[in-house]
Amino acid sequence: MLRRRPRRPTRRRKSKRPAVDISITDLSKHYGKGQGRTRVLRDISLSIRSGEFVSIVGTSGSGKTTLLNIMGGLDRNYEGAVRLDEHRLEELSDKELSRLRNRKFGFVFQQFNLLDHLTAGENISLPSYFGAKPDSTAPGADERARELLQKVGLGDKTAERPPQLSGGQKQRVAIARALFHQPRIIFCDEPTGSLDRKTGLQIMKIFQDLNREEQMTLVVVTHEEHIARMASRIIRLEDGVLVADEANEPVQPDELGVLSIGNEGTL
Ligand SMILES: Nc1ncnc2c1ncn2[C@@H]1O[C@H](COP(=O)(O)OP(=O)(O)OP(=O)(O)O)[C@@H](O)[C@H]1O
Repeated sequence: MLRRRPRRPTRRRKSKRPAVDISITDLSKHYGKGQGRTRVLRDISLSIRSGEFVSIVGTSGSGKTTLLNIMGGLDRNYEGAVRLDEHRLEELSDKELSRLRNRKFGFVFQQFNLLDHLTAGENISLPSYFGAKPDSTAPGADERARELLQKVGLGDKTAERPPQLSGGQKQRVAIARALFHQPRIIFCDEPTGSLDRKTGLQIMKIFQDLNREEQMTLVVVTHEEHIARMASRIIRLEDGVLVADEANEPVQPDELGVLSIGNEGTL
């Protein structure tokens, strides 16, 4: 007779990065008051798990930026619930929300938002002077800024100022800045909107590599279909309504005709 071996107690493996789990329940958003009050997001519910690469796509005015800003804790004027881990964002004070945002989120915008009078390295290490994390003191910060520039293929541009950089290079600096505090999730609003097609794909390749190699969670708003198709999940908005939320086989830049991405970074 076969005897069953006694079961070994299963050991829970500790994951290196705690799971980010943004969940949104019945989210609506209005602008204006009285007669002029218009609803720009309607009853949106969704969750984003740790390590996902999500694009949010839709025509102009469909509510993409509004949704991203609410998820990223930049806009707290809405109805519904937004959670990150155990935190309900609407229950946090402004100070708690801004601390959470500084520690856990990175942001990349269409217009780069770099300070022209600072060098690339200084633009990246600047957040350390506001003490978002106790370990990011200024001396180590310069070294970290250099490492991050190396990572995005701009190791030789530490001392250059934004006016001396191309659009794609500026966006790489902005990505390095977003990575400075080791965020668990990066929100990007039209990160390729000011770039030509090839440069835009190079930037998306950096995001794909960050997602694949470091399991970084990424949420990218775009109105460009070919950019959206580089993510592994596509959320589609129409007039503030979530009309599709589907898994996607991510397109690689070389499939879109960009064979050499010219990224000498370590990603
Ligand atoms: N501050 C505001 N006050 C009033 N209405 C606003 C404001 N910001 C956005 N809207 C309106 O909300 C709707 C959604 O705007 P949102 O910027 O989220 O759309 P979007 O999909 O990101 O558009 P785009 O691709 O053009 O950036 C639009 O109709 C816009 O006019």
